[in-house]
Amino acid sequence: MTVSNNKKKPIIIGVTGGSGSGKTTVSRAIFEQLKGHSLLMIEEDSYYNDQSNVSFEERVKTNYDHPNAFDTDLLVSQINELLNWKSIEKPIYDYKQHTRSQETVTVEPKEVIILEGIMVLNDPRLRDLMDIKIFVDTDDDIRIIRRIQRDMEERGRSLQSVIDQYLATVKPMYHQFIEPTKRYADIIVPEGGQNQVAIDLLVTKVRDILRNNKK
Ligand SMILES: Nc1ncnc2c1ncn2[C@@H]1O[C@H](COP(=O)(O)OP(=O)(O)O)[C@@H](O)[C@H]1O
Ligand SMILES: Nc1ccn([C@@H]2O[C@H](COP(=O)(O)O)[C@@H](O)[C@H]2O)c(=O)n1
Repeated sequence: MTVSNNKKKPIIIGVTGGSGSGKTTVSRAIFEQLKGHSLLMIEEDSYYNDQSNVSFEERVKTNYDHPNAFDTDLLVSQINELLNWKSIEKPIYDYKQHTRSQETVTVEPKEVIILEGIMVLNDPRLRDLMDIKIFVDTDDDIRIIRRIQRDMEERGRSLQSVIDQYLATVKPMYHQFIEPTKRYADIIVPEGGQNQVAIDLLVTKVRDILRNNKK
């Protein structure tokens, strides 16, 4: 497919899985191995709804594992802009404040776009834009252990708040909205970032598409 200015359509790789499954680790591994190509990584988390007009006490209660927590319309429209080789103003998300920052970051279009997040295979508009769809599959017990460590170290959470949130929303929403999207995946990667064979296969496939795009 070609786009308006005769350049080839950028390749979109969607990477999903539960929280703590290793989506970011897999995406970074693909990114590292493709260095030298023109690459870009977009985190769906940047598109959590702006809640600056909601009190902090209310923001804490938001269900962040429901599709409605995201501004998917904005994500779809910005991915389309990138596909048309236009730059975007990507939102910046603050997990400690549970809302977007006032600032945005300018992101230039690239040949390969890795789109990573818990709901990226949930919306058909996003799925339809993807060339490769990946589901990172990691057991619930491993994911909650990783999440406790990460949320306490990086996202300013207490152990009790991580456990409460996990039981109230993260786990049930995973089984309702995320795990079912496995059926849309081209590739299911068990154990995420340590699965070097899967990452090598994915990188080979992306190189293949890039080579064919140049013909
Ligand atoms: N295969 C793995 N083995 C051990 N730790 C891992 C593995 N993959 C990811 N991690 C760690 O688990 C945590 C969550 O991984 P991350 O890639 O951020 O998951 P996600 O983006 O799906 O939430 C990170 O601290 C990461 O370093
Ligand atoms: N204010 C917020 C926003 C999101 N979360 C949690 O983040 C998870 C998604 O990010 P991963 O990197 O883990 O995929 C999701 O499960 C939300 O519960 C949050 O806790 N607070």
